[in-house]
Parts: sequence; structure tokens; C-alpha cells
Amino acid sequence: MKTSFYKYQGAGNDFIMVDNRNLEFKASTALIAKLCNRRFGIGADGLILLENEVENSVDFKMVYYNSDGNESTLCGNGGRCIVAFAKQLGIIQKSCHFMAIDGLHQAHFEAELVSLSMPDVHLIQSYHSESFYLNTGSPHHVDFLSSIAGLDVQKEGARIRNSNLYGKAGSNINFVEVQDNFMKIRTYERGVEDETLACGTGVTAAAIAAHFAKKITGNEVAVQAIGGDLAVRFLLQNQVYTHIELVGPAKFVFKGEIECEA
Ligand SMILES: N[C@H](CCC[C@H](N)C(=O)O)C(=O)O
Repeated sequence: MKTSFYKYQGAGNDFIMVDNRNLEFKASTALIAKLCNRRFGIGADGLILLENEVENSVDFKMVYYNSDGNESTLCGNGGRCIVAFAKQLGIIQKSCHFMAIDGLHQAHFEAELVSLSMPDVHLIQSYHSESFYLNTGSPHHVDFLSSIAGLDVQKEGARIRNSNLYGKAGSNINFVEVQDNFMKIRTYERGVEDETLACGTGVTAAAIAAHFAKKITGNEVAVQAIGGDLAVRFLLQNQVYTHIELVGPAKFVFKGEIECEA
């Protein structure tokens, strides 16, 4: 059966997108892992299904799978890409509401960029002054370092991710360098099991942890990932980080068809 696949990327974090409103795409771990394989398939950090949401006040539903083929928690860059995809499909215009695994999200366009609402952050665990753990829709370990350029992120990220710190569920691992008015980040992503060029929930976690650790003072911060620039806005109200927005590019790459086993 021929299936149309779209490819999007948000700051180099890339995704296969499927318009699955007819529910014809039958997701399996093996099929998704094969489609995401950069040699034997299309190649991507993850695969995202756009489906109808039964609750009619919502424009669509997002289902996210990591490139290992397993369904996972919130994907921030993927959330921004599905908004651009929904506009390409004519489902939405300038703004939308959609349901993801962690609940309801709002999103809107800011010129070429997509701004996505992220879940509130109530709890930030600090191991010491430079190391934190928080959940921004996906679990994130954040280490602040004086320099991240020469770091072996694949090796160091895998070591922390597979340590006894995070058990079977694991965590995404972020290495962050704070400059005067922006931050640099590199991320080892759970479920990709490698460094990705950007990680939206990771960029969000880094921004919130930096403010919590008093490394930044404003309520908006620019974050430079290898694949592109993102921005995070937030408020701190009654010790809860709220009104969090992840802002950045979400670009269409191509559309193609593949013969998929039914
Ligand atoms: N790999 C992550 C989910 C996707 C995160 C990333 N692609 C993003 O943009 O947030 C996890 O399993 O926790």
C-alpha cells in the first residue's frame, strides 16, 4: 500500500510526518524504526502521526515515536513541526490547539517561526549548583559547563543516560554553556540514543534550569543548538514556571511515497 510521508525539521531535529486522519497507517516498532533508519529508510530522529482528536474543540492530535520505534513523551520541536504540517494540509491558519501525550497545547505563527506552549514546571531537582533534573513534557538532565564545544556528547550522554540515576525510563541529557545573553546547548536524546542537532524540550529545560540557578535573569532566553536557534519564554508565578513557550523554525523538507506493508 502506497503511503505518503512528509519530512520536516525544526532546528535540525528532523521528523517523518504522516497525515493519519484516516487511521490507515498501522504503527509498529519495527516499521517506524525502519522508516527512521538513515540508511535503510527515510531517516529521522522521530516519526509523528497527525490524527483527528475526538474532542472537537481541538484541531488535531499528535502521536510521537522516537527513531527506536517506541512511542514517547512530548517532542517540542516535533510539536512545532506538526503545527507547520497542519497549516500545509490546510487544517489550520495562524494558530491552533492540539492534544499530545502530555495534554493540550496551543501554538501560533510568529512570521516564519512557530511558538508552542509547553507544560508548566513545578519541580526542579538540583544535584549540585551545575546539575539539574526536570520534566518539560519529556525528562531532562541538565549539566552547565564552561565549554561544550569539545565534549564527546555521544559517550558522556550515554554514560549518564544509562547510569543508575534514571533507571529503565532513562532521561535526555543536556550540556549547556551560558554566555552573557544567550546559551549554547548540545543534547543526547533518549530513544534516538545519540546527539541530535536540537531538542525542543531540552532547550526548554535548559532555559528553566538556568533561571532557577540564577544563571540568567530575564524571562526570555535565546538558545543556540547545533542545528539552529530557538527561544524560550516563561513566567515564574508562585514558584511555578508557567506560560512557557518554545519558539523556533519548523521547515518542510519533502513529500514522498513508499510502498508499506499493510
Ligand atoms: N527523545 C525525547 C522525545 C523527543 C524530544 C525532542 N525531540 C524534542 O524536541 O523535545 C524523549 O524520548 O524523551
